[in-house]
Amino acid sequence: MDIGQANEEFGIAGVLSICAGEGGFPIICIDNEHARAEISSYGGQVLSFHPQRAAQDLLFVSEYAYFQPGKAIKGGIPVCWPWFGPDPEAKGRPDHGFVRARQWRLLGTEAMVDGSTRVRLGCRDDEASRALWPHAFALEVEVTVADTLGVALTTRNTGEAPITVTQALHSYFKVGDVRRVQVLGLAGYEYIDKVARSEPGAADPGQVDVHITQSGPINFDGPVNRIYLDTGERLVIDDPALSRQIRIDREGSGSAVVWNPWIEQSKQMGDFGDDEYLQMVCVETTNAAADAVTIPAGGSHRLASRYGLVHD
Ligand SMILES: O=P(O)(O)OC[C@H]1O[C@H](O)[C@H](O)[C@@H](O)[C@@H]1O
Repeated sequence: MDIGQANEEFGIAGVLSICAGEGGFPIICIDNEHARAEISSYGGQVLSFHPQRAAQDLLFVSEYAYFQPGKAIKGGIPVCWPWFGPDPEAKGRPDHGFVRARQWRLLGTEAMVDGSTRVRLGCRDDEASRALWPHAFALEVEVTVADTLGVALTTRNTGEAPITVTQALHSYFKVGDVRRVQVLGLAGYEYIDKVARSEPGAADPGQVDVHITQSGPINFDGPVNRIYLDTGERLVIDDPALSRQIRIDREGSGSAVVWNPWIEQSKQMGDFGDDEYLQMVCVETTNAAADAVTIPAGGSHRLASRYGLVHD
């Protein structure tokens, strides 16, 4: 992206500009009457959302995040697509699909009458994507920066056969101290526990999904990596250390992922600090596991989330 030209075409005086961020990656910076936000065209990824009246950003980005072509940026809201988690066909393709490590095209920016700002970024199939995943597609992420943050990911199947995808808005939230955090809204729902492994002696030890029913709020006192199934629309992160609650309203999603790497996994990740697990939690809006979506030729699917602070 030519930054000068992008500013001429898409800049909004006093509200939106495009600048070179870390690693030279183009960043769309928004500062409107409601909030400040930063969106990376690499990955089509929101990196920051800070309502003007909030003390802190809602989103977490690791201090050690890579801003390098070919690697995912750890933090904000990565787009995982067209698969969530490890390569479903075990062909050695990247975890969480390939669009979070690609440049997206800036399609449009708009100042809305209510003072909010809207940005659209797109990503389509090309030779490189078809080598990994042989399908035609047009993906669009629409970000609305108001006193809440709206992110909508629309998949259009531009090919001639149905496609099936799993996907995530892999939102990393900043928290004060994860050991005191509770995630609300999932009591009574079943989850696949990716930390627990089936017992030795089971038919397929370590491979069979362990299903558990959530009782009460989710607390964090060890690694958490769960796919909640048949979930409802609203989730809340209660964060007493920052004296705030973050509300997540979801559409087009029948599953949710909750992840915190805790101590050991944090040490193993090169793009994450040893102690950063205390300051973050991922609560993700997904179509994961049995919630995969099949989109007919010419059809589309919209996965969306709205994030905001709960005000008393
Ligand atoms: O490090 P990333 O590629 O961003 O993925 C981080 C995590 O994402 C999800 O929440 C998965 O459930 C985890 O298994 C994974 O470790």
